[in-house]
Amino acid sequence: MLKTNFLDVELSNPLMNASGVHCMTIEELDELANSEAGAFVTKTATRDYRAGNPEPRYYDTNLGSINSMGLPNNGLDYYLDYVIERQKSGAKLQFLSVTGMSYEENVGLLKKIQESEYEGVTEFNLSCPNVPGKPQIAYDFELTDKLLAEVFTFFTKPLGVKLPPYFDIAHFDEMAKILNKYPLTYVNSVNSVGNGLYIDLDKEQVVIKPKGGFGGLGGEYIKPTALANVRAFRERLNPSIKIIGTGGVINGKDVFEHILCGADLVQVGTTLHKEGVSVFSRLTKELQEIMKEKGYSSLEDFRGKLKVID
Ligand SMILES: O=C1NC(=O)NC(C(=O)O)N1
Repeated sequence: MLKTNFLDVELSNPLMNASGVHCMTIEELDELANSEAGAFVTKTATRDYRAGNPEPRYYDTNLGSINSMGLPNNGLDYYLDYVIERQKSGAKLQFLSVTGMSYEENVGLLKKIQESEYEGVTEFNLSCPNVPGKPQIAYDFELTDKLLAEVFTFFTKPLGVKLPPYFDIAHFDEMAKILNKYPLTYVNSVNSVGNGLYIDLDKEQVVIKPKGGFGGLGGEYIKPTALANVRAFRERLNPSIKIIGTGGVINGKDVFEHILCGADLVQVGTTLHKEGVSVFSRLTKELQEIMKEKGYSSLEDFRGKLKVID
C-alpha cells in the first residue's frame, strides 16, 4: 500500500530520516537501517571531522525545534566507509549527505565520491544555515549554477540537492530554471528555516549558545513553508527530477499532505528527534489509515494531485 519506487528500488514506504537527525554515528545509522523507515540518509559530512558549534546548540519546543549544530560530523570517510560496507552486504538504496566549507571542498568531495566504490545516492547539502560566516549556497543562484555546472562535468552517480526554503515566487522560478538544466535525481525541500530566535521567557534568555541564539527552525512552525516549496518545485521541475519533502511532519496527515503536493519520499527530522525510530511505524500506520478512509490503495492514487480553487 505504501510501497514506493525510487531509482528502480522498491521501498516498503516513502519515509526516511532528515539528514542531521539520528544519523551521526554507525550505531544511530544501524538503528535507522533496522527500523521501519523505507530508507535513511547520513549526517551531512564535510571532508574532515568537525566538532561543530558550542553547546547548547539544539532545543526542542512545543511547536518544533531550533538548532545551530554547525555541521558536527565524523568526516566523509567515516560515512563513505559505512555505506560502501552496507552496499557490499546488499544494501539497495542509501543516501550520503555531504557539503564543503568552500567551493573547492564541495567539488573535491563529489570527486572523491565519484571515484569511490559507492553507487548510492549523494545528497548535496546546499542549505546549512548554521556555520558562522558561511551563507547558504542555494540562496546564491549564480554560485549554485556554477557549482552544479562544474559538478556535472564529472559526476555521473545519482545526485540530489538539499535546498533551503524560498519565500518568493520569483525565486522558485529562478531556482527551478537552474535546476532543470542538470541531470539531478531529486530536489529535497526544505532544510530548516534559517536563523529563527526562540526565547526562554522566565530566564529572558535565548536557548542555544551559537550566534546569539539564532538557529534553524524545524517542526510545526515550518510545515506551510515546506509544503509550498515541495509544491512549487513539483510544478516547475522536469518530471525526471524527483522531490523529497521535508519539514513539519508530526503525523500521518502531514505525510499525506507532502505527497499530495508532489513528494516522492518524505523525511522526518524534529519528530524523529523527539520520538525515536518508532515514529516510522506510527507514521506508516497513520498514513495507511488516512488512505483507507479516502479510498486510496497506493501513493500514486494521490501523489501531486493537490486541487486548487478554480
Ligand atoms: O543543513 C543543516 N541544517 C540544519 O538545520 N542544521 C545542520 C547543522 O547545523 O549542522 N545542518
